[in-house]
Amino acid sequence: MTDQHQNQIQKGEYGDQNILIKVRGLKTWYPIRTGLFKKISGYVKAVDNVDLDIYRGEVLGVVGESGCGKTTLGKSILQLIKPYSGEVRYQFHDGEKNLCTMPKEKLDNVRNKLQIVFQDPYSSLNPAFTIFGSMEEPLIRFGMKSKSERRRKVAELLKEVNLPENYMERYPNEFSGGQRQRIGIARALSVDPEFVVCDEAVSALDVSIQAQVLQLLIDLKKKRHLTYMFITHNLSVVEYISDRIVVMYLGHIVEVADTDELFQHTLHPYTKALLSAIPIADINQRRKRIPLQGDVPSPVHPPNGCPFHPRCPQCMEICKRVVPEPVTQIRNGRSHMVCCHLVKQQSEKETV
Ligand SMILES: Nc1ncnc2c1ncn2[C@@H]1O[C@H](COP(=O)(O)OP(=O)(O)OP(=O)(O)O)[C@@H](O)[C@H]1O
Repeated sequence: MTDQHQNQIQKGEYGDQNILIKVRGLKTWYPIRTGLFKKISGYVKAVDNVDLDIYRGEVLGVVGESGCGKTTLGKSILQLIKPYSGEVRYQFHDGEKNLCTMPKEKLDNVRNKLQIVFQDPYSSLNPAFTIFGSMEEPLIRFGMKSKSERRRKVAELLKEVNLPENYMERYPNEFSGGQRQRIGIARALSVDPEFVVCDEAVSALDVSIQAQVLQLLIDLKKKRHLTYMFITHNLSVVEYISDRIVVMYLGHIVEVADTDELFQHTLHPYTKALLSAIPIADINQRRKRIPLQGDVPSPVHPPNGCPFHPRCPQCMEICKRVVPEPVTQIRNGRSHMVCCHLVKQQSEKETV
C-alpha cells in the first residue's frame, strides 16, 4: 500500500456507517447436469457461505489460487451470476437493498453503479465497432439520447484515461494491450459507477504498462470516489494497490486483514504459503518458501472440516472434522479475521 493511499483511508472510514456492500451467507453453486433430461446431479460449490463487508472508498484485494472462486465471488456480487442463496446488500442513497432478490427491471436500473473491468478488454469491445460504437452503447442504455452529447462524453472519458479523443474513430485491433485496457476502463466508468470489480485487470500487460494502468486506476478511484474489488493472482500487485486483502480458498474466505497487517502478521497456513512464494529481490528479506502440496481439491466434493486441511502442513485432528469458525484478532484498533483451528487454539492459550 502506498503512503498516499494510506492517507486516503482514515480509520474512521471503516465504521459500520461506511459499509457499501454487505455479503451474507453467499453461496454460488453451479449445477452439474447429466443424462438425457439434464437432471441436476451435483453442484460446483464455487463460492460457499461467504460473509464479507466492503467499505466505501476502499480497494479490497482478493487473492487465492486458480479455481478458488475469486471471479465467481466478484460476478455474484454484481449479479452477473445469480447466487444459489445468500444476500448481497447494497447501500443505496435511499437505503440498503438486497441485489439478489431485486426484480430484473430494478436491477437493470441500478446496474450503472456496479461495473467490471476484465483481464481481456476484447470481451467488452466489439472488434467490428469503432471505439465510439462500443463506448456509446452503455450511454444509450442509461438514457443519453443525443449523439452529440454521447460524442462529447466519450471524448471526455478518453481524456480521463489519457488517450486522445480522435481514438474514438478507430477499431480495437489498432491498439496495444495497455491502450485497450484504458478503453475498457473508460467504458466501465462511462455510466458513473460507485463500485468496480477489476478482475485480473492488469495481469495480461507487460510489467511497465501494468504500473501505468495501476496508477491510472488509483488516480481515477481518488478523483471519482470509487470502491474497487481487485481480483488477482499477483500478490505484489495486490500488496501495492489494496487497503485490505481477502484470501480465498476453495470457495471460502480464510483470512481478511489490512494489507500491511496481512503481510506482517500472516495467520492462516494457506496465506503463509501463498505469501512465501512472492519473489523478493533483497536476499536478506527473503521468506522461507512453504511449498503447497498437491492441487486445490474439487469444489464438487470439498473435504469435510477445514477446506485446506488435506494440504495443510499444520493439520490437526479437529481440522479434518469441524469447519473452523471465524476468529477475529484486533491489532491497533483494526480487525484481522481468520478461519483456522490452530490460530483459535493459540489465541485461547494466550488469553488464559
Ligand atoms: N460456469 C461455470 N460452470 C461450472 N463451474 C464453473 C463455472 N465457472 C467457474 N466454475 C468453477 O468454479 C470454481 C471457481 O471458479 P472461479 O473462476 O470463480 O475461480 P477463480 O479463483 O477466479 O479462478 P481463476 O483465477 O483461474 O480465474 C472452479 O472450480 C471453476 O472450475
